Amino acid sequence: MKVKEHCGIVGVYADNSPMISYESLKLLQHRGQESAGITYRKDGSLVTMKGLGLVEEALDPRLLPNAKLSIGHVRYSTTGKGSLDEAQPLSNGKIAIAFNGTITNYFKFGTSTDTEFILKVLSEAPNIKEGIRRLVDLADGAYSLVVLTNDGELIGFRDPKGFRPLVLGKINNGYIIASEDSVIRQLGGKPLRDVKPGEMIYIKDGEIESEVISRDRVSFCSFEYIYFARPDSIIDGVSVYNSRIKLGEILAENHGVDADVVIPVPESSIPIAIGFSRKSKIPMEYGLIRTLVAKRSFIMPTQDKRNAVLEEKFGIVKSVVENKKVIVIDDSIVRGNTMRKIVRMIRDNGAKEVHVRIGSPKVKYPCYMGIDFPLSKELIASEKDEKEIAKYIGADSVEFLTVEEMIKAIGRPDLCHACFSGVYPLKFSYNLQVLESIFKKVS
Ligand SMILES: O=P(O)(O)OC[C@H]1O[C@H](OP(=O)(O)OP(=O)(O)O)[C@H](O)[C@@H]1O
Ligand SMILES: NC(=O)CC[C@H](N)C(=O)O
Ligand code: SF4
Ligand SMILES: [Mg+2]
Repeated sequence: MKVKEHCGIVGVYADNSPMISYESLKLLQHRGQESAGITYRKDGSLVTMKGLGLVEEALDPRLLPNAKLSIGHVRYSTTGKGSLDEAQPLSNGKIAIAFNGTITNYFKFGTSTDTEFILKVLSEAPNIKEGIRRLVDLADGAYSLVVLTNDGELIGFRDPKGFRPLVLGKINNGYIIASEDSVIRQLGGKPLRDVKPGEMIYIKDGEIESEVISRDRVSFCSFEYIYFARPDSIIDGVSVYNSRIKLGEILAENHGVDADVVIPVPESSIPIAIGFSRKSKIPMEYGLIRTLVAKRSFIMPTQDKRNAVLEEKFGIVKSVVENKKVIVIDDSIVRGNTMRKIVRMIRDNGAKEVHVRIGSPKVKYPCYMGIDFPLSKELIASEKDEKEIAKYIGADSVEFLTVEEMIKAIGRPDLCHACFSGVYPLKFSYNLQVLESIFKKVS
């Protein structure tokens, strides 16, 4: 969609911590591709390395020393410009933070990004634990955080509504806190549990403490299950892969259509298409090939870059679509760029009919809790109905899940669905037009 994703964060207390952070960031690359950074603690000082681009472009692992404590971040900006000075971790020499989410009300506090706002609140407090408490009082929105201090404290915190994931695990006889459990398992560590909404994990000198600072009604981001998170992740006990299979099954059950073949739009819709194919008994074929150079187009900051990514992203297997009635499955439609291009490719290669089925509801509203959706006027479903969308993307038909079907498929009731329903589960109330003008980016 070319929504941008969330960010990915990691914090490690273990031997060889900076290298573990580095490897974790590579495995979290799907969550942010704008910049990457690591802060480590050496001889009582915090040292930060960061750069623009993918992890391997931004950071030189040969420069990372052996140290016990570090945090890391891959960014996709939701506030500010995405420049190097804003890249994370953001450090003032005493405290460094890596943050996933969006502080919805940060603009009321006069800082230029929400990350700066968090650093300011933490720095003004007498100690880091008190800083987190003050943050919870002041902040609205989504914030999964890792914090490192020059006193050797490592903190993991998940906002009281638990919008974003955060997992605690063991690694190298120490601890790791990361955005997704799949990363911990892949590095040979052992996920222990999800950090609870409102919970602070505090690690110092190898000792670990936990305190739930505040409780609230949980509103986990449904888009993590639909698109953002890795399919091999399990979030709050719910498998992302199984959710996607179920999204596809319900899509087939309630929005089926007669056809010869089901084709997923790689990457994230593949399990949805598997579910659809199983339930509908229409064979799935891998008709669209995602080329190796492909980046996640939704995360690209400008329309030109998004188009360039799409041009080189897909190839097509003509024999799969020629003279066939084709169902194309994607996880979401945001601006409609991807689907428009794909439907044209499938028709140009001789398909008889092209029906589009989407494993999420219509995205109609922006997000202020960690995802950089475009302005509502750029969201294709904000004003168009199914027929108009089908016309725009050149399909014979298009159908989406309803919000209720999506919640049933994911299988947990405590989900945020504001971008689909317009119901924002925030702590304070806002004029949505004002929010939209504050968060709008030039794209
Ligand atoms: O309607 P649009 O604005 O074009 O956006 C929708 C597309 O963007 C996402 O894919 P993306 O390319 O970001 O990543 P993916 O390869 O992981 O699916 C999503 O999976 C859709 O395919
Ligand atoms: N995607 C994110 O989690 C972004 C974090 C933070 N709001 C930033 O702009 O850097
Ligand atoms: S508005 Fe949408 S993308 Fe944003 S947190 Fe809610 S479900 Fe996730
Ligand atoms: Mg996609």
